[in-house]
Amino acid sequence: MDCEPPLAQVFLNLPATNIETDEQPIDVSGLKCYELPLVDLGRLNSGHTMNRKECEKEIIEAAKEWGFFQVVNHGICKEMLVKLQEEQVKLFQQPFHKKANQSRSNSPTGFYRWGNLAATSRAHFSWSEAFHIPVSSVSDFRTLNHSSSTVEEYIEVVSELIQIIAEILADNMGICFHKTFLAEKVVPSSCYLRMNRYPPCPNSYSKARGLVSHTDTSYLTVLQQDNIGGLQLMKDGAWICVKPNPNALVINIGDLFEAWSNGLYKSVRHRVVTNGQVERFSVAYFYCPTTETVVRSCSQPSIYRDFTFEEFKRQIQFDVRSTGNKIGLPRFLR
Ligand SMILES: C=C1C[C@]23C[C@@]1(O)CC[C@H]2[C@@]12CC[C@H](O)[C@@](C)(C(=O)O1)[C@H]2[C@@H]3C(=O)O
Ligand SMILES: O=C(O)CCC(=O)C(=O)O
Ligand SMILES: [Fe+2]
Repeated sequence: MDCEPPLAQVFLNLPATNIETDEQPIDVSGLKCYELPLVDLGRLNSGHTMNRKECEKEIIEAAKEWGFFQVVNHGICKEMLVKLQEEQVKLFQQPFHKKANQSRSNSPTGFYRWGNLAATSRAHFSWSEAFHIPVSSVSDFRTLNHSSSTVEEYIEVVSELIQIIAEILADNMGICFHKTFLAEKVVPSSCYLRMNRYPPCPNSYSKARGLVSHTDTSYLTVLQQDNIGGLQLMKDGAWICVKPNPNALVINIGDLFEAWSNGLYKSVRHRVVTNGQVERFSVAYFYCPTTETVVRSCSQPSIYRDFTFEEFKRQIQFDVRSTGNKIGLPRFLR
């Protein structure tokens, strides 16, 4: 029973041209590995105002400086994270034809993705497979895959965690009613969960990426990764490797917070590089608003024009389908 998507077959048939300059260097041997700023969330409920303020300050600074940080004492227990990973392994172990039946072209739900069927060159191709699940359809996903309630349990706890971080970041933007706005517009059912699997990739396919460079289509993303490593991000104009921390969850700013905060917080480009020997797993939770939500800058003059989340997603889909690549925020510059 073959579980693997035919990545090599499709990759090798794509032209090796059009490698964007921001994709260089893909060779990781010379890159330095960094630990992301580490924030201990245990201080938020310690009862000491000073500790809480310090913790909030660290979150805000990291969101401005890095666009990425990691959190410990986040309230999601180790057992839950282990259970989620086991569930994820099982889901990807299903036969390829069963997973492929859930791909966009064959099913309106479109949970399963692999490679990038719209790629026009190897630069657009991701050496990975994913279940991209709108939280509003998670019960359909469960039925289709005969899976357990673990995914839903995880969504419940991760959405509580990210709401707290979003409020801290929004509070710092000096606007009124952000708590009501977030509570009304960013509900779990408008969010997405993406399970990623990166199969080993032969070293000779040196131009392959695990996940091509992109920014996230969200306000915020919570990333759980295993200890293999491979995530890289842009820091001060250069790619750096992120050292995995098995006890931490990674949080990053997405496009919508960058636009809302008028560039105060940065939606940073990131990518995943391939590994020749071992598979890698990660789970991303995208904290997104309802489709009709207007994303409007909190200050003037604004870098980006107002847009609805629906408009933003439609533009991305159009660009991915017509060019093989996400463009994202630059499309909405004033
Ligand atoms: C081919 C692609 C799919 C993707 C956009 C991209 O060009 C590269 C990254 C993918 C990603 C990852 C984060 C989000 O899940 C996503 C919606 C996004 O904005 O970038 C997906 C895109 C997708 O699956 O359509
Ligand atoms: O697998 C990773 O480390 C990153 C995944 C990611 O960037 C995404 O799903 O948007
Ligand atoms: Fe991402």
